[in-house]
Amino acid sequence: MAEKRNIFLVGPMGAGKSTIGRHLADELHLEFFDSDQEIERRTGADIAWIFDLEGEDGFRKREENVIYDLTDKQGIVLATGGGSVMNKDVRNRLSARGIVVYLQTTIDKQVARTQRDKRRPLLQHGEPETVLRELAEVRNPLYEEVADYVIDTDDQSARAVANQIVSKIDLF
Ligand SMILES: Nc1ncnc2c1ncn2[C@@H]1O[C@H](COP(=O)(O)OP(=O)(O)O)[C@@H](O)[C@H]1O
Ligand SMILES: O=C(O)C1=C[C@@H](OP(=O)(O)O)[C@@H](O)[C@H](O)C1
Ligand SMILES: [Mg+2]
Repeated sequence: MAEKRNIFLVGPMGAGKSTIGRHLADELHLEFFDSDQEIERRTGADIAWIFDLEGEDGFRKREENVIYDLTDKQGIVLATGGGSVMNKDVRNRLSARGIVVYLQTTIDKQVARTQRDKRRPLLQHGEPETVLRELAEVRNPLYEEVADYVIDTDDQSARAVANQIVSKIDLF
């Protein structure tokens, strides 16, 4: 029986990974997972609380464990958190276990799409635009390194992006 392929979404906060991932899973009749949601399900605590109590390092350890577990599955769409690619083992794991799609979007859109949602600890201190630019400097090369496909999400709806991914990727 041929292994059912996985699709992993990477990209910055506000690129649409969690939203587009769910649409994509529906379109392809695959199971959807979101690493943040899985961490919260397993811990019974929200991301902000984990950052507060265990620091970013504690969060990253949980994120790595969850991604390792979820990427053992077959036939899933996984929306990762924006910082997951900073871990080389995670990048290698994603590359080995599925198709990686980098959802690319401008800083302006990242700011606009995250400003109402206060659940991202890294954006609660300092100017979000400045923080997102600094993160992009470090992370964009890592998104590009791990990506099999790069999709721009600036000027199309989440559903339209999901449809574009379906039409573009070679799943089998
Ligand atoms: N292509 C898009 N166009 C407009 N808004 C979007 C798009 N993709 C996602 N959004 C909105 O942006 C916000 C952040 O999306 P989310 O999926 O949480 O991004 P991420 O998981 O990459 O941080 C949500 O309110 C979502 O509805
Ligand atoms: O970029 C980051 O370091 C983070 C992104 C978030 O996920 P989204 O990219 O889905 O917002 C979440 O994992 C946490 O707040 C840290
Ligand atoms: Mg998300």
